[in-house]
Amino acid sequence: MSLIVQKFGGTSVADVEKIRAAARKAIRAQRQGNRVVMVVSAMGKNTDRLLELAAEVGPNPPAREMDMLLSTGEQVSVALVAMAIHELGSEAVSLTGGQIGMQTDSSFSKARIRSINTERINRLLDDGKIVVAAGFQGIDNDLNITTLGRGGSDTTAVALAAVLKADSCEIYTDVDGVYTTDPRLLPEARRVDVISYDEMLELASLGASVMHNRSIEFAKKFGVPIHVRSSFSDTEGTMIVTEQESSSAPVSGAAMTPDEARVTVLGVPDVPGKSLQIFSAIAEKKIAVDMVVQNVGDGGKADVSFTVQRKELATTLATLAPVVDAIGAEALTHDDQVSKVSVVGANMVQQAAVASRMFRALAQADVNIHMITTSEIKISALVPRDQAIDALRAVHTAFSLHEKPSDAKSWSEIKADRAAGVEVETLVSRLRDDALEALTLTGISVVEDQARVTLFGVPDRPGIAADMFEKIGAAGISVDMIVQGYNGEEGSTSVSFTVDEDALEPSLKVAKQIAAAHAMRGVQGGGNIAKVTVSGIGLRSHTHVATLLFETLAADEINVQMIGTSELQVTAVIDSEAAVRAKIGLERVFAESLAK
Ligand SMILES: Nc1ncnc2c1ncn2[C@@H]1O[C@H](COP(=O)(O)OP(=O)(O)O)[C@@H](O)[C@H]1O
Ligand SMILES: N[C@@H](CC(=O)OP(=O)(O)O)C(=O)O
Repeated sequence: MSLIVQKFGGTSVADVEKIRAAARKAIRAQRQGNRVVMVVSAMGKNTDRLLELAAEVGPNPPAREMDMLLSTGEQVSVALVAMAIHELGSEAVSLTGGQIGMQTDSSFSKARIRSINTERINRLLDDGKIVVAAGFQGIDNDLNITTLGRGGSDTTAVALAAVLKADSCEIYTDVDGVYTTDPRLLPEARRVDVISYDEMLELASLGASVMHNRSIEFAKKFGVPIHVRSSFSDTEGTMIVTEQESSSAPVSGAAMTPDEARVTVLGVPDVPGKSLQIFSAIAEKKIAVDMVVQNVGDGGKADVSFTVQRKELATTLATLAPVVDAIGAEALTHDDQVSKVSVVGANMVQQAAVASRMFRALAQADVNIHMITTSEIKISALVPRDQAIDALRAVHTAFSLHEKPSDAKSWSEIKADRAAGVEVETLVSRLRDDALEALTLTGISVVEDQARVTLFGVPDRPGIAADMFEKIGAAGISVDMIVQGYNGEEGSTSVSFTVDEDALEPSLKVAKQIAAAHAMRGVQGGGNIAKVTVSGIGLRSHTHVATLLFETLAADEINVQMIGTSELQVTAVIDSEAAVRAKIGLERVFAESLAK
């Protein structure tokens, strides 16, 4: 008998009629011969209402009490769903996170799942019951109620599907699948038939709120296929699986996070270990840092910029104020009127000119780019908040995301290929016995013979990045990482990029032409650098990975020149002579997380 996990988000249980509709879907699946586990979120905007209520009581609610409060939303809806199932003539039992044995750590509001005890669920399923489990919540070792973070019911659902070895995991929501970007923001967005775990993982963490990013980590780790579909119709939705829809389209989705903040620590002494102090202080507060850019400074000083979610800005600034003094940095600045626009695509890495196409699209929309970071699978640009939608539309159009790629494959075609014997990455069953959300690394690699080029005093106005990377592309130079930071000087910024070492001379030549054409302050470049990359699952959501990387390199007196992060990889650019030492050091500190 097949086992199906069906998750219903808040919008799908917002009122009694919707609760009945959800109950009917579960009953129908059961009558078709399946064992059914439902995972249900709080009704409508109930979690937001609970948050508002807490804010009325006081500005600093204890984290434990906050989770106690927020977990009640799901408790209401699971009971109502179970009652609706009874009314419709079937049997159901509702269970809280504690009752399904959802054991987590004690990080209130961001708890990570350690284990799930499936015994009770299996017993109820054997008895012919529909199990209605509360999403988003668990209990720690001391039986305190914990929550998994906003949107966490998806993670409950996929984690349950993994441990129960479910045949399918259906995410019912108010859209009929995953789109090339949020269809509420851009009506021209296209629903995709299939999207890969890697792409969805990036999109989810870059703003595609249709899925909780940690749920995709689970799905990838345990090989759970996810079907995102509409609560309000029976049409097929989008499959999130290992495979991609197209093997040629450079970009498969775009996303925007409106509420970002940039933080810059100016004048950081450019010696190993200083950045570490900045990032470890923030990681201790479990604040996720994104778009990290360290500008190689003039005169032994560097500027370190990064972004955090706007709601984390106050804590970030308060945390950093003493650190800035302690490390002898000059000042701390921030900008909370910025948004992040990103493009994601698993095929990006094999294609030149993706970055310049994005920058040109933004320039044509007259959008100034404050910061740029790239990784093997995404490019992000920090833009003024009041232009964020225009920026998203510009990149969506530039990559023709509204049109189906000519080589797009449907889910049934992919399934047929699988049946024909295509090797698909399978789950690692030993992982089921580990702490479920533990960091899983797949490798630490070194790429040598790299070079870095930095342009200083780059005018901070629309079109400069596009012009630069088009000219570099036209010279036949293939660029790998790109970072553009903020250096605190009114009206100018710095841009660095890496190339293969044998492209250094031609790159410097073009960079000098560009610098002269735009009256930039100067160009600096050098070879003998290497990229050290840690790869795995959930590298950004496990905020300690970047810190540990910095820590290990600093302990070995290795200076980090550039850093690139994605959900799949954290890359540090360092001197070649230090590459072997760096790899050995990293293999040692990450030994436990490296998949055997
Ligand atoms: N790429 C995307 N594809 C589909 N929906 C998206 C995307 N990005 C953001 N969304 C938004 O996600 C919403 C569904 O997520 P959410 O509101 O959390 O639903 P639920 O209550 O079911 O968990 C959609 O209404 C849509 O506006
Ligand atoms: N109710 C929680 C958990 C959740 O996942 O909700 P939804 O499935 O409606 O996004 C929240 O609002 O964050």
